[in-house]
Amino acid sequence: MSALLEFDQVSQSYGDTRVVDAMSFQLADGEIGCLLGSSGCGKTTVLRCIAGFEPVESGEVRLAGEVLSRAGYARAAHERRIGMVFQDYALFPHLSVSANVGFGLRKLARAERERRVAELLELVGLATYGDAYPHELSGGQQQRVSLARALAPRPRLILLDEPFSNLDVDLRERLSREVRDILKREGMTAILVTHDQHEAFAMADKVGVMQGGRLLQWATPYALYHQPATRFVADFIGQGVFVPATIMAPNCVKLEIGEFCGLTPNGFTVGEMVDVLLRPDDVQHDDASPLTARVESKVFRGSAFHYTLTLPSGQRVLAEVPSHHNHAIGEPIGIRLEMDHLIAFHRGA
Ligand SMILES: Nc1ncnc2c1ncn2[C@@H]1O[C@H](COP(=O)(O)OP(=O)(O)OP(=O)(O)O)[C@@H](O)[C@H]1O
Repeated sequence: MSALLEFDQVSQSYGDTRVVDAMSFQLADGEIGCLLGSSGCGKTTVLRCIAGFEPVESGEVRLAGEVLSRAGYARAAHERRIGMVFQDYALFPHLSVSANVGFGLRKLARAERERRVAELLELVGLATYGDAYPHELSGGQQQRVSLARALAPRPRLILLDEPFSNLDVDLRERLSREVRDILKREGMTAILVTHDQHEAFAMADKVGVMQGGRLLQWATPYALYHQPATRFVADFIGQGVFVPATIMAPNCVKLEIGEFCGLTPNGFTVGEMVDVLLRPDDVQHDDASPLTARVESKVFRGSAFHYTLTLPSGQRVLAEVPSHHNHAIGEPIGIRLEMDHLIAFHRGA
């Protein structure tokens, strides 16, 4: 797949503060990307550079091979054919849903415009709402209108800036899956910005974890979870604890709870102390296992219990256990490790 969007070594500062620092990533045609990071890490600034609302200090933004921005040059935002969806929906309150969706289609002949508006309302599940006004719709419906409006002129790329953060948690997850389906059905390339990992994982083919204006890793959600490149990414994505271990062979480690092989040889020296990442799904409950840990606390999540367990040494680990295994606080339970990917980091790295 060839890259549609290339964000190539881009830096941007506000005054003396660099907020985007030599960042690079690419998005293929039809792919959905997500920039994930905590508040102030520079996500929105990246979107603004792509949209053309912000100049770039160095590097290049290219779309389909065409330079949109570089130092001293920026193609006007309205000429980029990039659609935007905002956190606050930004619908025109005095226009009906149909008029909002058709807003970017004023140059089309009326019949063609009406056909495209109807097609989009159908696509976002609001076929019967054309005559309604934004204030008559729920937040989730307004956001779908906003998506339909952005898609209407067939942009080359859609940017979504925290599109679900005004919605409650349940709706957020449902709508992020719906929006993904809609974008995929339209074959649309898109970038989402969020600080919510569930949203990122539900929506995106590729996720980039940002910290302080830098992109730490750009990968599939699965790879970010199972093969985090840095300790920060390991910590930021999902849950888990770092457990001390010793390198026994180039690909084997010894933990308090046994020896495990399958480590990617990664410049470790035999005998070196490392930290191994244990995710809750790496620690399986097994009554038949001779290895036990004590239940320190538990959280009921419906389909599973999220246990915090204490090993004999006092080391804590987390375990995700099907919820019919309801154990009491203080009770010892059998555990065994089941790790597909062994992730270790140098001490202090
Ligand atoms: N116009 C501006 N002038 C000066 N500083 C700015 C401006 N816009 C953003 N900043 C600063 O740049 C940094 C990055 O901001 P940005 O909005 O890109 O972050 P973000 O990751 O999107 O954060 P959030 O999730 O809170 O929106 C922040 O420290 C912010 O305070």
